Amino acid sequence: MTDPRRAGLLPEAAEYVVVGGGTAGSAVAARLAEAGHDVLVLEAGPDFGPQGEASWPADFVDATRLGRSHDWGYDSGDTYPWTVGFERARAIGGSSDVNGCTQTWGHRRDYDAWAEAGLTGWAADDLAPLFAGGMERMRVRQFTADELTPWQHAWYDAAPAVGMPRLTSLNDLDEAAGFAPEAMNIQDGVRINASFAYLDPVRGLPHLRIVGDALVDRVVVERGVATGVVVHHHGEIATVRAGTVVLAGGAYNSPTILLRSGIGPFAQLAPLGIPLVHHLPGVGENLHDQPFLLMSFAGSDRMAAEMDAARAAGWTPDEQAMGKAASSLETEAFDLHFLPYSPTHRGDDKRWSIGTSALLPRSRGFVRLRSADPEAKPWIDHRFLSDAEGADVAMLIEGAVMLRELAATAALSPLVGAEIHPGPETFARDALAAHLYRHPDNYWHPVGTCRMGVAGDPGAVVDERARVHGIEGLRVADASIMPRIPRATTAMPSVVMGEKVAALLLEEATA
Ligand SMILES: Cc1cc2nc3c(=O)[nH]c(=O)nc-3n(C[C@H](O)[C@H](O)[C@H](O)COP(=O)(O)OP(=O)(O)OC[C@H]3O[C@@H](n4cnc5c(N)ncnc54)[C@H](O)[C@@H]3O)c2cc1C
Repeated sequence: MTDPRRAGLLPEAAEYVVVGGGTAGSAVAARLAEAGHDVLVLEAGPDFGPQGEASWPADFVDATRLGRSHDWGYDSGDTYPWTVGFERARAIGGSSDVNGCTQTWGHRRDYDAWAEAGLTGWAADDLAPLFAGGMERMRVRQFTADELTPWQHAWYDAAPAVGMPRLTSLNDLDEAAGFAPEAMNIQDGVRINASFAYLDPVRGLPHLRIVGDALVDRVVVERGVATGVVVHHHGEIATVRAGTVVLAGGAYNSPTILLRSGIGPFAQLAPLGIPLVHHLPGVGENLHDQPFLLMSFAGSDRMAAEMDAARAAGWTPDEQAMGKAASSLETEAFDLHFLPYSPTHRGDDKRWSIGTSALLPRSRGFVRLRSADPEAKPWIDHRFLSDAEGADVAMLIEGAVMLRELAATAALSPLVGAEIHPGPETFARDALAAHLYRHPDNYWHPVGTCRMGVAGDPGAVVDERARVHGIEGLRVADASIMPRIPRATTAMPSVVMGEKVAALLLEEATA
């Protein structure tokens, strides 16, 4: 007889309900289950089962390129003259199913600054063991220079020309500028997502239940205590009771769940007919991501021949190496990334590219509800490059200037060819600035919409134990709680958000 609990049916209650089985959610759920707790994961997208199941979409498993299927379908709408995609995977494993598999940590100053703002336990030295544990669990491997494809190798070799030494790793928390092969969660060409890494080892435990296609509408709050969630599952709407609710819906969706629960700025909830449960003005605010510029080149016959030969000989992923550099605005460490990108499956003018990103953006946007319907897409406005000082655009321009300098070196120019995007018409600073304002782009690293902050901080949503201010029994554990983005890609920092919140919950459970 089929055990209804293993058949994916919705249970009535659980000690911990984790909303979202994504990057951070998988880590929280697994750590709690490993410690013997009763855990229910409610994931809006499908649960494809363990690694190796045929139901896993090919684009999620293939680590040579970014995945695209099972997306929430968010974008910038008509905010800009062109549409910026805000891709987020809707499936067990979350955005770790589709991402570029680059695992970076940032710099010591990123996390020490959180601790200096009163967030005890979040300094770099506190988090370093969790980063190390996350890397091991996600099966991250440091690539070596001799594994780089010719396109990646060319930039890595040339990097010292613009003051970036060649490094063996990007993840020394004290290191500043440098170019290095990436550390990546890829094994035998397979993207090791958070579901494979964290959930698979605990799937057999009777006290862990994972329910896919379970869209959480809102948290039920009774007399200031979260007691469960309302979930849409196969056409039914049900309430599941919870000892503790942990939201892990990611930076776009955790705030929308809070808002639909009546937790957020009163003025936004009233027009949507959502009864106020707790006025918390910071919910959905402080949205930020690192603005990005993709630069493309004409390439060369030699580079094409070398890449074709590399492809014929084996495996040629789109991304593999990365540079860190400092703009003139940065005094502590670095604030720019350089990301060579060579999609071998594309024949278009993006074939030979390198991106630069401004890692410490000052612009802040927001996520707001358009409707109380949980399937309605939220209003997402990053307000890219909107900071009053113009620092974000200045950082990005300096990144582009450094890359142009590098592309013009004797070693690189015969290989990469002429710049075709954004092209010679943007060689003047003002023209490039105008281009960037017209065509803002993101690095797929939204954070900050349920930001951590101490009691009394008016914009804070959760405290340093990830407890939602003013509500008992409710935590948030994902990229949304980062107060300011680390100068990193955000997958491993998101894993660490999950690991840290699990550690806090376990500490309290045994106290
Ligand atoms: C295309 C792309 C490329 C990227 N490349 C890289 C990279 O190379 N390196 C890197 O470090 N970072 C990269 N990132 C960013 C990184 O993947 C994210 O920062 C990280 O995965 C965020 O983790 P999270 O747990 O906050 O959210 P997610 O992993 O997105 O998890 C959120 C989960 O919650 C579920 N959910 C949401 N709402 C609900 C609801 N109402 N009910 C139930 N479930 C819900 C979602 O379906 C999802 O499974 C990339 C991201 C994208 C999209």
